[in-house]
Amino acid sequence: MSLRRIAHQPSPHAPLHDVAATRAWEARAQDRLPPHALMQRAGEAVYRLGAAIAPHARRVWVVCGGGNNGGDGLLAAVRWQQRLQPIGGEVAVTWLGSEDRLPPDARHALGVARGSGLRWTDEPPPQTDLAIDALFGIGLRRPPHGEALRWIAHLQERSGPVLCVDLPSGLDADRGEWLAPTPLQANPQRHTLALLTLKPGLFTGQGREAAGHLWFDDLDTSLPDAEAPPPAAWLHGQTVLAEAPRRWQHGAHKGRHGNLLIVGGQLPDARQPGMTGAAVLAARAGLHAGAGRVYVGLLPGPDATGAAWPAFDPLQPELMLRSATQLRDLAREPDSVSVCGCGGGQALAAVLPDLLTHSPRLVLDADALNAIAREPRWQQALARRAEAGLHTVLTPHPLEAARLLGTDTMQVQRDRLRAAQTLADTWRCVVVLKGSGSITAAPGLPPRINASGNGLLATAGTGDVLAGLIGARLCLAPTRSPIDPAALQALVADAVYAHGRVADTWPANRLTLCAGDMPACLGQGGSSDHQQADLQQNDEHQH
Ligand SMILES: NC(=O)C1=CN([C@@H]2O[C@H](COP(=O)(O)OP(=O)(O)OC[C@H]3O[C@@H](n4cnc5c(N)ncnc54)[C@H](OP(=O)(O)O)[C@@H]3O)[C@@H](O)[C@H]2O)[C@@H](O)CC1
Ligand SMILES: Nc1ncnc2c1ncn2[C@@H]1O[C@H](COP(=O)(O)OP(=O)(O)O)[C@@H](O)[C@H]1O
Repeated sequence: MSLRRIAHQPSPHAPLHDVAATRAWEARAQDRLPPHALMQRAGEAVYRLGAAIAPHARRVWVVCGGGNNGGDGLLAAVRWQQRLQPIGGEVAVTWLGSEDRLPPDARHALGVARGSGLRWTDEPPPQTDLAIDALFGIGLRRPPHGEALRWIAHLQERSGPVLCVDLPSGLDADRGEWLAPTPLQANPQRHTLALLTLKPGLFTGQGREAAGHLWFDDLDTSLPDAEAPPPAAWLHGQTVLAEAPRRWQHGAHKGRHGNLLIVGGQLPDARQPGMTGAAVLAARAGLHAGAGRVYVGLLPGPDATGAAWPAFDPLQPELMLRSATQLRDLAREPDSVSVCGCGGGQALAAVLPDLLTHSPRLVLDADALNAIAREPRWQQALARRAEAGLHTVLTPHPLEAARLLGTDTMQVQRDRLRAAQTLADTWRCVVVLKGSGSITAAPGLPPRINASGNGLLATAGTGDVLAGLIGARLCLAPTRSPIDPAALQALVADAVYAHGRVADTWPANRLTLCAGDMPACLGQGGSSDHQQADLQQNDEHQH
């Protein structure tokens, strides 16, 4: 069998199958195998991984539900029993099923387990070296309650090694929503072994926190491409560490790398504090990520008295600070990319309509998204951009997405994939729904879930850095032909990935990450430089 660790580190893209596709996969695999063979393999895989993560375990507790997930657990328990009985260890099994409702594979597993001398218990043993969670897998479709909930809470509270079979019990496989009313608890010794397929819910929302260390075993059921059910989404784990291609572009000059305009960051005035820092963070990120020239177009506060803005950024004097209105013509140039909304507040009203109508490549973040959510005229202008061949990327966090969708954050977080896809289809643009497992959606294409990033990013300003980075990547893409939707989605997902990699490669002895420290890391690889180079070359061939 082919066990593989799914690290949130550089890893290839992987297809993600939802429950419906997983069931189709399972049915095709079952057709090719003798009865019960698939569950036998699953039990073996769970046993082997358990033995690898807790090699010295002598007391193992397996808690099994009444479906096939529980069947996997029962067969794993039998294998542990074979291992531990001769050396005086013990396997205790808690089984919550009812015999009259068992699916056939699980019924067979129960028969095998009953004949193998396991200890059956209604209470968890006082001390265990390994707990195996086989309560619910893809069959969990409603919030657990009663006895099952009690065991889920108990498994969450444990601090020792826990191995979850297929999914952590309590997690929705398709959406990454934690359905149990008891809270998730961090446990660095929690592992999850996904079986047959990787499910989208393991990678977004609460999935990553619930799953812990993630492993995958396809149980040797790989199907020819033509027979494999289509994935619901892709795990975007690309990084192609290449030598920076610019070193080999001897004819390069800054004009080849686009103009990045960061429009926002209103200045402080008598009535409200400013948000200049947000725009500066985005601009610094864009500069380090390789944009040719970076301008910051600042907006006045609501009580504008013509106060002067800072002449330059003393820590990054390469940035060109202007008033937003001074950049109006430059924003229309074909090799200009505008990032709008990292600060800006109400003052965005002065520049947003023009950008929506004329900017060839536009990244809309934070305040710009809130403004569009409030103003139907700007929504119409946004909708017209795709028809006009203009590229748009929206980068909402869940609350901004909720405002755009006319709902609340909880609804967005309940089904992040759907929320991102609805926004992408409605506005016909690329959407990054941020948060754990950021989703990059594009109209009519399967969404990509970002494999990188971690809780270090949960600090103010990291979203501004992302917006600037995406803007820079758009600057580096060829400008003379439209970017194909799939390529645009991949380009944006790559930027999201590179952003998360900064947090993943953050030195272990630095306990916090400040957004202001991120830009300097963006020029250090981790991007799909190959892809940028390929795009550039294609463009040059075409012209
Ligand atoms: N077939 C095979 O060979 C293979 C299958 N595989 C394994 O099977 C797993 C899928 O098995 P599954 O479809 O039986 O679903 P599963 O996750 O066990 O849950 C169903 C049970 O839970 C119950 N239940 C649900 N919600 C509940 C709630 N809130 N509160 C209380 N009860 C609730 C539900 O009861 P019901 O809804 O019918 O009342 C039913 O009894 C998959 O994840 C993988 O591990 C792999 O080994 C590959 C080979
Ligand atoms: N727990 C987390 N895991 C992974 N990424 C996270 C996490 N929390 C925040 N992030 C990332 O950090 C960034 C925060 O952006 P945002 O919420 O817009 O913050 P701000 O507006 O302060 O810049 C996003 O890219 C988001 O995906």
